Amino acid sequence: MKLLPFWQHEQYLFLPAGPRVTYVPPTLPEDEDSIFAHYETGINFDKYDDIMVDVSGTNPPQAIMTFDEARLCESLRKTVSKSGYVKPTPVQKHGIPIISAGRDLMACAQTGSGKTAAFLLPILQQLMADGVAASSFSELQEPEAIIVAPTRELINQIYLEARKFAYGTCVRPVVVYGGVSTGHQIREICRGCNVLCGTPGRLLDMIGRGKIGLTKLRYFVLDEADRMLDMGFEPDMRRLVGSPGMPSKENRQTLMFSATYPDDIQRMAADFLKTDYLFLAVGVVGAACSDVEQTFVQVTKFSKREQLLDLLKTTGTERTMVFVETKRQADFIATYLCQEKVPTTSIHGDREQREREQALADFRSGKCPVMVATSVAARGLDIPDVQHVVNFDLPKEIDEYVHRIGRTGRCGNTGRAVSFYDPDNDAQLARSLVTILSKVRELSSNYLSSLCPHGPQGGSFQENGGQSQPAAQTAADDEEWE
Ligand SMILES: Nc1ncnc2c1ncn2[C@@H]1O[C@H](COP(=O)(O)OP(=O)(O)OP(=O)(O)O)[C@@H](O)[C@H]1O
Repeated sequence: MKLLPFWQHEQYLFLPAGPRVTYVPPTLPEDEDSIFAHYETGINFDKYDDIMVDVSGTNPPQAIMTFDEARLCESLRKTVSKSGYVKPTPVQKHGIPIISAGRDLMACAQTGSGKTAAFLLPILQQLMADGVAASSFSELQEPEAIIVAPTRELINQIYLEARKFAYGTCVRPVVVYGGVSTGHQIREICRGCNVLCGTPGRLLDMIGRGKIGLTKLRYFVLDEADRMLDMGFEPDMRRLVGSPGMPSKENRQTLMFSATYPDDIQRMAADFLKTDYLFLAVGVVGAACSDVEQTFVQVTKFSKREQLLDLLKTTGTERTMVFVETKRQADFIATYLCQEKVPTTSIHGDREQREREQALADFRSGKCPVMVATSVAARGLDIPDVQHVVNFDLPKEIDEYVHRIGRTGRCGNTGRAVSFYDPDNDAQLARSLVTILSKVRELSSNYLSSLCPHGPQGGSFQENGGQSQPAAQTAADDEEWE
């Protein structure tokens, strides 16, 4: 029997049917002003210090209080400072020394509180200290670090952060994700690759094509780890860690970050981590960002559109993300708002990658101050000055709600989230919403408290919080993700 090379086996064939993707994203600006552009920390930045931190596991290293204590090398110290970082956030104070000590980590901290730098800085520091340098001499590149995230826009953002911190050094980050010309990405990889940022499908594709080798891998990072390990992505993650050459968990460092971790996912995540991993919880696991004021408005299915328009009239040109349930709904609402002279763009999984990136650029620049989005934009995106999040449709899952409203109120800034609550459709979420509100003491003044008079424990609402997605939901969402 003739044995097929592993990449020709069915599970490694990831090329989607359909027309060849030729999109090549615009060349990135090279000037320092663009690379280090950042928004200011907000009035509540110092309040991060009051959040309770719990590290469980044996023998955790001491937290650092300043970036000086992180003993970053000169080039990294400079890029951190040019990025406007003066003081580490709690997840950085605890996460950086844990990673630098070589420990595996599962970290949970609220949205917008600096998880990205918490893993990028110690990884880059170690690679720089070891004198790692990108080499373009090999067709096969063997990165020292791989970072995975669930959406194209998020992984690109992480890549830009890595590129920013590694600026002026020999460490070269590269990004690969779907919807972009594979040839273009292969050429980028071949120019040298130390830190590979990728969405799972494209990453596996590159490994399958023999462009990426895993034998030098030291760091394996799962951002939005609970999403990366839920039913939608778990098979890809298992395939990734089972790929030829992938160091066993004992021989690599595995790092997981998210703002939410359902219990069952926490248990399963342990499969990927060494037994002595540390669990870092900044605040209450799965809690919403305390800098976001949460309001609920009772609506009926047919009154939502007008209520959205009324709301947007009061917020004017302030940057607002409007979340809806389906891609069709996203197109429909965006068109409606444009007709009503509200400059609006939209992002969802049916749009071409070129359109998705343009939508994000128009929203970032303020050309379109309103962006209608599906769950594809719920996690991780860090867009300056988003003052509002509107849940036009509430999500089915409470963790999704926490991530969505976390697109505002970032880095110590305050933000507002308004959710349309349709009792005919959203009752199954009421109890978990009440729990979330009670954790940030927003319950007493809130309309939802009247729906759940006995608080998070009592009442007759169906609980749906703290669970991973049911299979049907995951399957439906998958088109939305990479
Ligand atoms: N120590 C710091 N000082 C100033 N700004 C910081 C600091 N750490 C992070 N930031 C900035 O705060 C913003 C939010 O950080 P980041 O995107 O890493 O949050 P996150 O915790 O990963 O959020 P999410 O859960 O939504 O993914 C970014 O613009 C980042 O550059």
